[in-house]
Amino acid sequence: MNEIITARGSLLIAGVTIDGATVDIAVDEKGTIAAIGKDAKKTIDADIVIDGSDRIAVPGLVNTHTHAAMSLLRGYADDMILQDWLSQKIWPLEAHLTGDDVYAGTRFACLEMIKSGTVAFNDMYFFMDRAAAAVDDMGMRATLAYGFIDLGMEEKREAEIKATETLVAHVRSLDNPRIRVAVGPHSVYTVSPEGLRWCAEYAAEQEIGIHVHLSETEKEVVDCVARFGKRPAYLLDDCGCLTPRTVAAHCCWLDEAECRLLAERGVTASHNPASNMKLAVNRAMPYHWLKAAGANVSLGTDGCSSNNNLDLMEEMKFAALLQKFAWNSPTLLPAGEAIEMATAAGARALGTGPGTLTVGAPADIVLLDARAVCNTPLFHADSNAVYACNGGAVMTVLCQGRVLMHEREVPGEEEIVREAAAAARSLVDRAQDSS
Ligand SMILES: O=c1[nH]cnc2c1ncn2[C@@H]1O[C@H](CO)[C@@H](O)[C@H]1O
Ligand SMILES: [Zn+2]
Repeated sequence: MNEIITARGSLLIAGVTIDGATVDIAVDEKGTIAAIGKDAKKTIDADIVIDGSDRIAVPGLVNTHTHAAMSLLRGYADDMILQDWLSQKIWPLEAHLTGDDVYAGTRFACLEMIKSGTVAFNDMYFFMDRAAAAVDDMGMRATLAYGFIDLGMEEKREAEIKATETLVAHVRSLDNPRIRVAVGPHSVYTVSPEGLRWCAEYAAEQEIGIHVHLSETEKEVVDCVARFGKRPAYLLDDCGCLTPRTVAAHCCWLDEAECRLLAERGVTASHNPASNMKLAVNRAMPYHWLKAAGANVSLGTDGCSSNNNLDLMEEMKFAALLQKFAWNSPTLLPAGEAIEMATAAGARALGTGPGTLTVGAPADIVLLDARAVCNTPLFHADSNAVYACNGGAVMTVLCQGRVLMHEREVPGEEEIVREAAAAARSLVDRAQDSS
């Protein structure tokens, strides 16, 4: 194994390119960026030196909406509409999930995210104590939410409340600054207003985030108006779920007033363009309205069975292209903004730092291959990163100053892949046996 991966201590990335300039980046032993510039090497006596020549440094990417362990369901059910996909394929299979599956699937998802430059993610799923163990093992950052679904049933609500409280207590007991917890009311169509209200109150009391799906399909909006007499964002707001600690995934069918409401409440809207196109939700997030209103807009992949990968580099391209196409505007969401969505906006949403390469920021750093085909010629690094490259251009990944991948080597990769394949096989077998 490359010794840079196993070494611990202060670190220097020597002669790396940032915004076209060649600089050194010094990282102290706490994992904070101590200096950037030509003289940065003088500020520390580095234990580890990474050669930054032929490398472009960018901030670590932040995936603000996923269901990581769904990596086990990659390719299990494709080419369906959302409601059928969930109710006929995904939920019946998820009924057989075990904690061991979620551990294997989340570790596998972390591997894929690291290999494509992601250092932090916002997750909503089940058996999240096991997801926490996987995140800890892999050295990433994550905000973990138990997917709260009560389907309007009081008994189920009590169970979901218990599961949420148990996870919050568990994550607090880990006392790991890289791992945070949030409350995860799944959506307005799977959680009753009583459930949503409990989630909002509990999140406020615990001072933790809220992770929710919002306005993914037109049906969600139409049904919500029919049942509750208001559109989904207003229902969430009435229940107290729209806060500066809230990440709302999708936001495809928001109207202009709802966009303003999200901005006023300080909500982050997570764009998930690949999932939206694959499930044909038939409307792109109105990014221009959210942006005009001043909302924080971040980027996510959604789960691996509606994407079907966790490559946020690739997702930047989907975002930039989908917005242009859907709103008939070639100037909408330029490359620089797509990178902001995938870095600073995500970091703001999850509270993991500024999401920039600046002194005092956590050393969440990605090194891209400047000699890769996709980076040649190198007129505009942002343009290449968004439009030409994908996660394959990521060579080295640091999270809080710790090297999670170097020269594309991640410790334990083969075993992680083998275990995920076995877990996926066994899950599907168990589901078939019972049907
Ligand atoms: O695009 C989506 N829309 C709605 N639900 C989804 C989507 N992707 C995954 N899940 C479902 O959300 C729950 C998370 O706890 C899981 O049941 C997962 O299958
Ligand atoms: Zn989702």
